Amino acid sequence: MAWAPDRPAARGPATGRGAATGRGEAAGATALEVLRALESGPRGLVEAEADARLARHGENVFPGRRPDPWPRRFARSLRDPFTAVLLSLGLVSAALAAWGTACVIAVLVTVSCVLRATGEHRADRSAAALRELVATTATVRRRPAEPDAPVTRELPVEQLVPGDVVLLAPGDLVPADLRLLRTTGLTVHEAALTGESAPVTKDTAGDLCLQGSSVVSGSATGVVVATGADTVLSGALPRNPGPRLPGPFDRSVNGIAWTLVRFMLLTAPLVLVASALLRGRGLETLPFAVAVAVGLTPEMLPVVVTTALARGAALLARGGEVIVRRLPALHDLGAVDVLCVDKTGTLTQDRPVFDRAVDAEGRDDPAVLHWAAVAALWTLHLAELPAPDALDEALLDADEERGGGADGVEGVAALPCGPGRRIASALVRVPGGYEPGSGYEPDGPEPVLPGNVRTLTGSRGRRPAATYVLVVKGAAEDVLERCTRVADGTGSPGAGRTLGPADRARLAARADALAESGLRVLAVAVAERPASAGPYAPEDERELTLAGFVGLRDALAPTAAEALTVLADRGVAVKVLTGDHPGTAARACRELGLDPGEPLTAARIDAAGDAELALLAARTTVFARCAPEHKARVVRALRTAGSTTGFLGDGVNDLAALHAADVGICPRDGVPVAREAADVVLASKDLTALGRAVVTGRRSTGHIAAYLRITLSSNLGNVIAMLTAGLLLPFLPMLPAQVLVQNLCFDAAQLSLAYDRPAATVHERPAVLRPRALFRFMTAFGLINAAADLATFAVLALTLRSAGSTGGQAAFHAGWFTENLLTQALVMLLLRAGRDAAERRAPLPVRLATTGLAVVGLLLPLSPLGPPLGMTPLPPLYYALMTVVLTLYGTALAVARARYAKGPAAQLPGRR
Ligand SMILES: Nc1ncnc2c1ncn2[C@@H]1O[C@H](COP(=O)(O)OP(=O)(O)OP(=O)(O)O)[C@@H](O)[C@H]1O
Repeated sequence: MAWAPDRPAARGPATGRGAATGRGEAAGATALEVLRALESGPRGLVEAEADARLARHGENVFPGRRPDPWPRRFARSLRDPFTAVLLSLGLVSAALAAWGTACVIAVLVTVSCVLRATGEHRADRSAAALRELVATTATVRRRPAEPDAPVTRELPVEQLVPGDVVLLAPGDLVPADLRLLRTTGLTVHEAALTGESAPVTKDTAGDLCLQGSSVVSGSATGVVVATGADTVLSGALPRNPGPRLPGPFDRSVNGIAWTLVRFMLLTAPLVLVASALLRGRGLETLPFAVAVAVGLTPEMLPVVVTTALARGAALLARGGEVIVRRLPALHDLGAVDVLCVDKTGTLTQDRPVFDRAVDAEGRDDPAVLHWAAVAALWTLHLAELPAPDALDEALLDADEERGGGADGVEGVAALPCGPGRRIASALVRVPGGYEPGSGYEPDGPEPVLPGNVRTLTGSRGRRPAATYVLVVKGAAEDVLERCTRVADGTGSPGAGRTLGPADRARLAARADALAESGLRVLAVAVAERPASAGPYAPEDERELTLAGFVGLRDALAPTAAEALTVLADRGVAVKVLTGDHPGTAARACRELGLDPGEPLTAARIDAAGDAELALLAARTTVFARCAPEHKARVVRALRTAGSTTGFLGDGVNDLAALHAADVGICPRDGVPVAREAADVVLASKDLTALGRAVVTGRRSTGHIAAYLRITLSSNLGNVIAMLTAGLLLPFLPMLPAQVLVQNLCFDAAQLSLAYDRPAATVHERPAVLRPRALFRFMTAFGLINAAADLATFAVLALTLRSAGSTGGQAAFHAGWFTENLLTQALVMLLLRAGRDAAERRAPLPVRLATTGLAVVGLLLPLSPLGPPLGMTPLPPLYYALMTVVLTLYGTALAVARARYAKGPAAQLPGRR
């Protein structure tokens, strides 16, 4: 990073901080050539010309961002593991000329692909609409008409065209490929393009700044040279898909899917071997073996997952509070058990108000505030920060109120704070010299001290020579380590003495005490510097004299305390990761009712290895003095320790942690690059909205878990029964067409589960789909279901024998079909979301769906569709005995369910 040397354009604001800073008028020859080639100029394009170029070049969107056409979507859904298995089973059936089974599978695959593609299309559309709500804008300079003065305004990035003049600031995403016209301390992050994680300096006009990079610090003006598909990043897209690390959602759902797929692939050979050994059958059993494997498939899983998540996200968006940018993140949000937040602007309002300024001895000293304000003013102007730092603003306001003012003091160079840099410096030129008789001679050995403030900033200096003063303010530790002297506080000019170890300890303790009283603390130091045109660098911030400290109060965010209570009630532990002083952070936590414990500072984080940090992080609440990489490391450590970790942050310094977290969350007014990195965007900084989003995430997970519980236990029961019947009976226990109708009816009915009411337990604990718990559940309830099926076989044997029926096959098929659909309806009602589902009345859609399922089960064999499907009506005795079986089955389900509910919550899939 280099100090920007003094430039005429940057000298403007002698009269106040609102004055224009004259960006962009200077441009190097190369830049000018580029501007000419693009038929543009430093004053920007004329609006009409920009519109014409937009029509010519098209919107500035990534080719990858365009939604896939429907056929491609359909083809993609064929790649789903369940569909792939079904398809291979279908091909095997077709090869063996088992056309019935092959047709059933073809219909199942088509229905599930159509449903999935439509569901995804709908979900994509709503996700795109949600993204639109947080659309990224770029700051452009354009002219309404040819003779008009340029106007700087925000424009959706899609509307940028080649030739547009764009202004960049910290936190901005570079919206298109730019040729830089001028820069001030610009560093950019190009990890998306080059994989290089360290920021790259771009301090030369004419440099290229590519779309996909983001501004870390400094500012710049550039002209757009390429947009949309023409950018370097777009060209690199196919080679650079940038896969995301699997999150909790991917791990859970993929884990479940692949276990089932393995199970299914094992089932078919198992059936073949069993029937060969037990009944001496050969390959003719294959269609049946395939049917058994198909019976296990939760083929609607992708549809249910997409519907449940998209519905949850739409509900949140409708409330206008939370925007979910990536659907699986909603599941992950419900699974979060640790939420890391930054302090400033999240728990506090980030509207600091000056409280006090003290000298090194702790006495009130307005001169310290004045120096801090001088540094703030010139950092604001020279660093060209479009959004002024809140601390600097507060210092200027306070100084103005107290009659301060920096008339006559001229800024020469400035180096602002940045991610990982906790000090800001300004080099100022004070016209005139020192008051005669002040006791201080500029040529003497003493540096400029705060006691000289009046002399330096007033207009009374009688000596013509200018004095250059470096003013540094920032985190107490960082400023103190750059100081060699301390003002002695007598106010006598030139006073100051060498800083000894005891002084350092005393001054650090003073800063700590101020911080622990709840103030944000900045140390202020000054030093005289020889007149030099630069270049200046951070290395020049040394051999300073400590002037004192300023303390600012930042009020707590109004809803923060309530939100922390809500999150704690929901089983989410909150941890604070801040760049601020540990004392200030701990005090804020205490005032919010959060026990800060022993804060962990960046130095301790650095000293700890990964394993140790995982242990430390799990038991620490406040992490202070964190640079961006510390925040990211803590988040990774928490994930290593087994927590599903969310991170809520709004600044450039939060970017790494947003990427590292399972779920990145950003308030809507966060910097664009943070918003773009976030999975979830909060429409306001109201943390209570997050509590509601967490519950919505858990509800969606609850719906998916309910589907899996119901479908898998029912399917497993059927598979066991089919196997048993297949080995005992001389005919197929169910015909392919019957398998198809039954599956379709059950699948359709289960879509209603997305409309189920949440269980009360949704509010209590993080919810995550846990394959192991799910398979335990599936085994227990699948066995109960199989018992009901086997009881039905007994009932059928009894009924058919007593009725003297000879058309055994069709009656058997009808009897099992009816029982299957009735037990499925029962399972849906009794194994719905939550532990106490049995006691709660199902909502209308679920009641309608289960009634429909039961009606089809009872009436289809009796209807004219019965015979073509291979079913005949059954004698009344069957229905009487079936009622007994169903009553016993329902009771067994309810009892087993209650036993599960009483056991540790960890046993229930979908709950932690
Ligand atoms: N304008 C400024 N001038 C001087 N020092 C500053 C300025 N802004 C911030 N600092 C110093 O840098 C430290 C870290 O700032 P940073 O922005 O990283 O975090 P923060 O705003 O304190 O906290 P959080 O991480 O919670 O947002 C501050 O505590 C302060 O000491």
